[in-house]
Amino acid sequence: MGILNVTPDSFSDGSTLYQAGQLAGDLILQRAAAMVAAGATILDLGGESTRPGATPVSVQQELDRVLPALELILRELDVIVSIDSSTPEVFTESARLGAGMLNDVRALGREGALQAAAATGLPVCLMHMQGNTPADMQLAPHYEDIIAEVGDFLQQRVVACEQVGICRERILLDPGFGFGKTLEHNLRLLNQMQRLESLGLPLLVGTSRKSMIGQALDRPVDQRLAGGLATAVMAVERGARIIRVHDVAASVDAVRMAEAVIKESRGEQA
Ligand SMILES: Cn1cnc2c(O)nc(N)nc21
Repeated sequence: MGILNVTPDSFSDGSTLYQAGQLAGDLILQRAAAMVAAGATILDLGGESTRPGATPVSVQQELDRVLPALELILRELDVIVSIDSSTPEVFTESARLGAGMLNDVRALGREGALQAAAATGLPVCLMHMQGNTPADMQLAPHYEDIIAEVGDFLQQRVVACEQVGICRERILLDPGFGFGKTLEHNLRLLNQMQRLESLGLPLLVGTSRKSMIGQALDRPVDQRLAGGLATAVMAVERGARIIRVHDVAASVDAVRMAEAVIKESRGEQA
């Protein structure tokens, strides 16, 4: 899953897709096409930054950022576009234009989000975040047993989805690295991620360029590729099925290599 932030302040996307305040359509398409050429099968399109401390945007602002980019990509490229949003109106309008899935860091927690997501008929990724928003999630993260608490939260959200008619076949789960977690929490979460397989749903993981890598390696955001690849491989070893990344080409090779080794260990053809 390639990351395509159409937000002026995305925390690591140096080539922000904004020029003088206008959405740079050509840059968006260029970046999208490059990620597809590099092997991305899904592009995750987001109009509201979810980095720690991010300020929320208005619904209209989010629509104005996401919908034009979505139309452009779907018109020019053959790729599944995931919508990184927590906003019911964005779910509805994006689905109408042909989005392929919804990716909500708030696990459909906003008012009306469950119903709107259900009505789209699209697959949904439910992610764990401790705290209500990226603005406050890093203030004082605390867990007794992080993997149990993340698992319980995700299970509760699956039940909430089933209650509005979102069947299990449409649900992906995500432990939410960096969303209300300290470095220790993130490392333990990655170590014990395999326990989430008991929920019986595909896992999506995103660690690319995140502060857990910066803190562990003392690296700035533009020097976290190697650390990110290490976490991607470990996530695949522990059951992740989709990896959400900035650096698609390198990540595809690292994940494919890991999968070749895993297949051999199962006696399968590489
Ligand atoms: C939007 N976004 C930022 N980080 C993410 C992560 O780790 N998982 C998912 N599903 N979305 C994310």
